[in-house]
Amino acid sequence: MSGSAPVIRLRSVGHRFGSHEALRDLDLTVHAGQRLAVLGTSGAGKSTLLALLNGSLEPTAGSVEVFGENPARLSAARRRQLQRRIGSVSQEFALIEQVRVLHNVNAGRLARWSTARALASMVWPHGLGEVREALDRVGLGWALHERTERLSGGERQRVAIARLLVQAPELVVADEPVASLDPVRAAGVLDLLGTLPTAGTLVVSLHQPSLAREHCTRVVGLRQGQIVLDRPAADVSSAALDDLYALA
Ligand SMILES: Nc1ncnc2c1ncn2[C@@H]1O[C@H](COP(=O)(O)OP(=O)(O)OP(=O)(O)O)[C@@H](O)[C@H]1O
Repeated sequence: MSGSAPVIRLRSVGHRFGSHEALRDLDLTVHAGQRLAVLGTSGAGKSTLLALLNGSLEPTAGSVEVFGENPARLSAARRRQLQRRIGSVSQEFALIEQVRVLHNVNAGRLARWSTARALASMVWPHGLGEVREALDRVGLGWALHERTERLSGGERQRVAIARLLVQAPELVVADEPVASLDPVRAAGVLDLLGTLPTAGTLVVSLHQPSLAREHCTRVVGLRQGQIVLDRPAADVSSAALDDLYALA
């Protein structure tokens, strides 16, 4: 696997918010098929790292390459093409609250559709079978015609996962995708993310090391914006985790 071209390559990456250095001197290579968990205390830089990977943020130092391309050097059109290959789940889920669930799930396909087809779909939804199947897989088959604003936080989180299933990306970048879920549903969602048929590669930030060990192949630990742990998930010891989460 390490012989294949990496899906992600970060070289000496840093990110500053004004005078605050959120990430420093990160080198990271992720190959197709890896399921990488990013762990670390609150404020360690996990969301910042994931935002660099899905192209919503540019590094202030070093270079980020995803599928061999540096998003910061691409035209807007090429960057959109690259972003279609990446499925993102954010902490806020990025759903449209006032529409029915099926439209939010169908939005996973918008990048593949013409504007006319996307607009027509708001009135006459296309591909309902695929949307229904995705909702079934996250346990929300009953919610197809519900208004999104009526769902609970955990249900919304699963709608965002269903949208990802419909998008069928090659790389999934998920920022705390199970934060509002009960333990059984959290495990189910991580199973789904790890086995998306098209997406060999997953980068997921988590607050529960046990989920990382169970559902991921590799664990990267961030502390004050630097990588202090990078090991196969099966080899991450409790002592290493205690170190990672120790109060500074
Ligand atoms: N837009 C911003 N402006 C200024 N500082 C920011 C901004 N976003 C993040 N930071 C700071 O950068 C650091 C890293 O933040 P980040 O959100 O990446 O951490 P995190 O590990 O994801 O935390 P959490 O687990 O609480 O979500 C923190 O100190 C945070 O306060």
